Amino acid sequence: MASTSKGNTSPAVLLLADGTVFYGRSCGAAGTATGEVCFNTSLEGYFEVMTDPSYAGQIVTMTYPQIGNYGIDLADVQSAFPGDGSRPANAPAMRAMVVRDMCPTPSNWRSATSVPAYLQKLGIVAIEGVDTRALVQHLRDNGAQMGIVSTEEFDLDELASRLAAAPQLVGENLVKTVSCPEPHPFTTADLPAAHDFALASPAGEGVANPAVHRVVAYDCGVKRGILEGLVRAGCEFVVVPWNTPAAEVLAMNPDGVFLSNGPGDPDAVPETYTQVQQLIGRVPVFGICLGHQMISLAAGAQIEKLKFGHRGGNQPVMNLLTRRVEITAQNHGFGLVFPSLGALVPELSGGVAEHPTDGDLRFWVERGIAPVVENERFGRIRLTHVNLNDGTAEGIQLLNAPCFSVQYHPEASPGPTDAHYLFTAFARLMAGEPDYLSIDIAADRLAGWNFATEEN
Ligand SMILES: NC(=O)CC[C@H](N)C(=O)O
Repeated sequence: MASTSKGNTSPAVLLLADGTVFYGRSCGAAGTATGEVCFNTSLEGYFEVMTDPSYAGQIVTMTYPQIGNYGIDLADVQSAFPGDGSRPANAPAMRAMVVRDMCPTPSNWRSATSVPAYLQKLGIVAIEGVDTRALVQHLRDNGAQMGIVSTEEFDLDELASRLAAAPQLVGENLVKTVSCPEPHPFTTADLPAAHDFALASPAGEGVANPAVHRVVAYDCGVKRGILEGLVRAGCEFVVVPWNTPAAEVLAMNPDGVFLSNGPGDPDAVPETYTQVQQLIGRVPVFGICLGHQMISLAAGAQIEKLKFGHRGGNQPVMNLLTRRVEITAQNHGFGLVFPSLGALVPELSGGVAEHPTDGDLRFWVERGIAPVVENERFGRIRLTHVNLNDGTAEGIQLLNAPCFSVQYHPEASPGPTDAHYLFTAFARLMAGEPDYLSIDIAADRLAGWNFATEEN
């Protein structure tokens, strides 16, 4: 085992379900953890990744080789979890972390603690010294799979049997483990201190526009960055638990409903998407990531498990309405099977009557068409966004109801800010503007929706 200048020689092991094994050193809490092994390619923002509740049930591998060098500022935390008996407020939901090289001695004026100290305090297992390039190539070639990380058990047969007995990610409802237990507000008062996020806004106050839209947000594990982005776009929230009945939400008479991101298999949370079925058409609805999957499932569509998912900060997406390419932050392992939404409407799909058979939606990108299908439940639905790396569906818009959704993360947190215009789009949808989604990104920025941090 390689020695380390950090003086930490406590061993750790990562075993994958297919028997592949990686040895390294412990760089978090002592213990053993199981979960789906996934990887994130962001070059920065490891703390936001660690605290994104959508990683519940997963072991997160960071491909960027050095993690922890700028420490942790708790103002960057992404979990909005209020805390309960099992987990403290805002704690990470990921099961474990895998890195090449962990820095125990951060240097940054914002930093309050180091990543290893934080992980130890919260009881999260982590392993460093792993050849993360080899691990990621293995996952890329063989697909996502379960794994087990341990700092205390090194018998591979024993680890394999514990892994075999662990709950699988597919089929498990992880949303209920990260959603808030009670409704609570989220307003401008909940924004982080101005020194952390110097904002330019049309209000010119450096904070946010005044709240003009009252929104109910389904919390399936919502990221703070999303709530903050929407507050800055003029929303104030009542955040409600994942399984709140639609009737209760409608009784609050909101201007819009937001469906959050969240962990795990979307098919395992019918309690949420059956409520969404009753909301669409009655109130403007916007969904992000799991929220997009909830709208898709509410429409009766099929969701597929991607081979290894999209997690990182440089995923190119085309908005088919504007033909602008956005570089986006993503974190998902499941995706909408677009043809399962319904048959194409040829007169609104460039005369094309059959879905492309290879499943590659770059077919529409190449033709400059945003195709429309006829959905049995909600009427016409348009494909608005396509991932240019693999041609998967990443945004839809209902044409007979005020509702749209994207599979990726406009709040970034971490990542590029190209897709921030989608927060403006939701505000425009609630204001009744028909072309709410056809926003010129550059013009939107010039109008003042610049969420850049001081560092930019
Ligand atoms: N970030 C998310 O909301 C993730 C959605 C879902 N759990 C997936 O992996 O696809």
